[in-house]
Amino acid sequence: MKKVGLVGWRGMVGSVLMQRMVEEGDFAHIDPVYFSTSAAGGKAPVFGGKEASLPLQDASNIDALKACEIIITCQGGDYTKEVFAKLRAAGWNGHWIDAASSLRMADDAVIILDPVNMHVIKDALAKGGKNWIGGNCTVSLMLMGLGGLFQNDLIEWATSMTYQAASGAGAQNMRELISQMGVIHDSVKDLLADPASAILDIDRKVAETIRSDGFPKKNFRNTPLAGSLIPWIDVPYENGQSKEEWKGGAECNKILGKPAFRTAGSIPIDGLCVRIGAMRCHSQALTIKLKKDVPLDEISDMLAKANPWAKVVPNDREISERELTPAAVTGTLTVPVGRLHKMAMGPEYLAAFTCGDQLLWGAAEPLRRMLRILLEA
Ligand SMILES: NC(=O)C1=CN([C@@H]2O[C@H](COP(=O)(O)OP(=O)(O)OC[C@H]3O[C@@H](n4cnc5c(N)ncnc54)[C@H](OP(=O)(O)O)[C@@H]3O)[C@@H](O)[C@H]2O)C=CC1
Ligand SMILES: N[C@@H](CC(=O)OP(=O)(O)O)C(=O)O
Repeated sequence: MKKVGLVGWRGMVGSVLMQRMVEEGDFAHIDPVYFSTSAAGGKAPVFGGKEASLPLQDASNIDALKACEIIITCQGGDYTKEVFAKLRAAGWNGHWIDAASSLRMADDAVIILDPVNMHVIKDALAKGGKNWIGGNCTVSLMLMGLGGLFQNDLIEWATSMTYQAASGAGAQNMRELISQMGVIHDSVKDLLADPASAILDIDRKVAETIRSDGFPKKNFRNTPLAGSLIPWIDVPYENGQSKEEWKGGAECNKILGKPAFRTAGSIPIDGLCVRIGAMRCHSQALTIKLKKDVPLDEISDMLAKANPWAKVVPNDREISERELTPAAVTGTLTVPVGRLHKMAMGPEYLAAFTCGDQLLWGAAEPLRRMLRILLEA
């Protein structure tokens, strides 16, 4: 049984990964070795009923890491930057599966999303590939929802306008969002309880609260999210884009095995990424320029057949309200895609809306599936 090193297993992404590995019985196929950056020597956790043979190992101990044939890390980009090069320099030739973005665009790394790019993964495996990196959550979720159009090479260009959940910014941000909601409610609860109170009084009090110095907003760079939104995600990058927006084009083309973004033969993908007050589901509204006028029923059929998780939601008000929302999707692997209709600009212009759990397909699920691909190779 292969020794599999697990780093970052108690973080938010790592916990979702452990939960999915238990659900899918992955621990029956591995000899797990748990690493820690904070509690080396402590008792290793037990997942899937499997006791680890070693106590918690030091995640910066290169010799301990070298003993693993496969390492999966959800510890974050700083950890990858600190350890990965040293491990390879020490002669480690194992498989590295990583949730962080640091290595994604490296030439010898594949961005993994096997329901969409199994051909790219197989090709790299045949050539001796060893570095397998999970994609940006928004990009992976777009490709899971719209995989059918990409597979059929129907997209000339696309814009993705996103509605991204607090979880993408981290666990502390999810907590802060809820705290913000609580503070807002507390500020007007007496007025809310009085049916005769004026709505504009409530609104004024809410605005004052959101703008006040005491409003909990440290984790969101001092910007309120509840009752508002944040039209910028990640650092400024190039061409007026934020880094999150750049990833849409750069990672999407790489995942699909296309030429590099902004070079001939790549698909132009661009848009604005916006943080909203959802917990862990990222949504996106897409404008897609198709290469030709394809009937909507054929488009729906392609999307539904692309993978078992994409689910076409009819462009109907009640069904969309029920099935195409973060509240409906959270905690599930289903990636609904709906609001499909041809736009006023012409029959090649398609509108679509998709939503997915950014901790599942957006982070943990591609990693555990890559582990299984390696174990079965
Ligand atoms: N959040 C997201 O949406 C996504 C994140 N990623 C990547 O995954 C990385 C990890 O993200 P995320 O899981 O959100 O990070 P977390 O902050 O939840 O966890 C990272 C590490 O922090 C340490 N830690 C310290 N205190 C605690 C605590 N109270 N509870 C749990 N862990 C604690 C743990 O390391 P130790 O056990 O060694 O002390 C843990 O592995 C990111 O940096 C990013 O690169 C990728 C896709 C999406
Ligand atoms: N940046 C994403 C989350 C994330 O971790 O992305 P990446 O894996 O590309 O760093 C968000 O804020 O929603």
